[in-house]
Amino acid sequence: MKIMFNKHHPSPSDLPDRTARVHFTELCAGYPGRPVLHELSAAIPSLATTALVGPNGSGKSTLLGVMAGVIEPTSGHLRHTGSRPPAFVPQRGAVGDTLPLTVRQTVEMGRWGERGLWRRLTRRDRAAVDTALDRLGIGEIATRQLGELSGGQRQRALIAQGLAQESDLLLLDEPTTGLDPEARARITAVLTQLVTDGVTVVQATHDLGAARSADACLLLRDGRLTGQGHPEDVLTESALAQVWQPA
Ligand SMILES: Nc1ncnc2c1ncn2[C@@H]1O[C@H](COP(=O)(O)OP(=O)(O)OP(=O)(O)O)[C@@H](O)[C@H]1O
Repeated sequence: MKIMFNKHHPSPSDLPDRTARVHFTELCAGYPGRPVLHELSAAIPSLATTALVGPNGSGKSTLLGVMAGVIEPTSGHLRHTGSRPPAFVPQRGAVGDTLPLTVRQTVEMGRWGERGLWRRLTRRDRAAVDTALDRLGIGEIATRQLGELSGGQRQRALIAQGLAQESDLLLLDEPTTGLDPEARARITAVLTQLVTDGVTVVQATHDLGAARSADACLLLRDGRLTGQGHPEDVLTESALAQVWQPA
């Protein structure tokens, strides 16, 4: 006989991990002669998707760059709790359209951090590349040249490159920009699934649909944080109107 327990009190293993994967306090950052982020204090929850939302120039990419370690904060504190370096998928990707690279070679570049540029890929590296290609559903176009792909296929290849790094933190700059609704939904579904597999996902986005389906959201305006929390609480009509009102 199967005995059913009515679980009023979930065990600790049932509870989502609420610790922060990245934590920053009074963080300031920018570019030479151009301060961009002003005293941001926030936490990026572990094992969740977080959307960075805000108008053009509000500092979303800069904040991703700081979390990725490619932009040094000018002041404040930034703390990572993970053991692996983050995987960063920048807006246009690190690979030019004109380079004669196949999809597979593009994804293999994700292993360079682990393997070094000139070392042969191991079986383990190839397995990581295969898994990333599979997850993004681009195994069948692995031999195609990157430059001849559609925007959605190219974007999936670049995300697969990020996945191949096997980090527990994936930072994406506008992964769904310029894609049709089906391609957007597909990428959003992949990102949601990644969280179930133990990855913390942060994406800068102008796609309010994607932002609303995230677990958490940071709303930026002019390099300042104007809201953080659950998207339902942060992306209200009035908050959005305020952030997007002309200065
Ligand atoms: N490499 C750079 N050198 C100098 N200033 C920069 C550089 N990159 C961005 N900026 C400036 O920093 C500010 C914030 O830009 P950022 O790209 O972080 O904003 P964003 O919110 O990601 O914008 P978008 O939605 O247009 O991608 C802008 O004023 C921008 O002009």
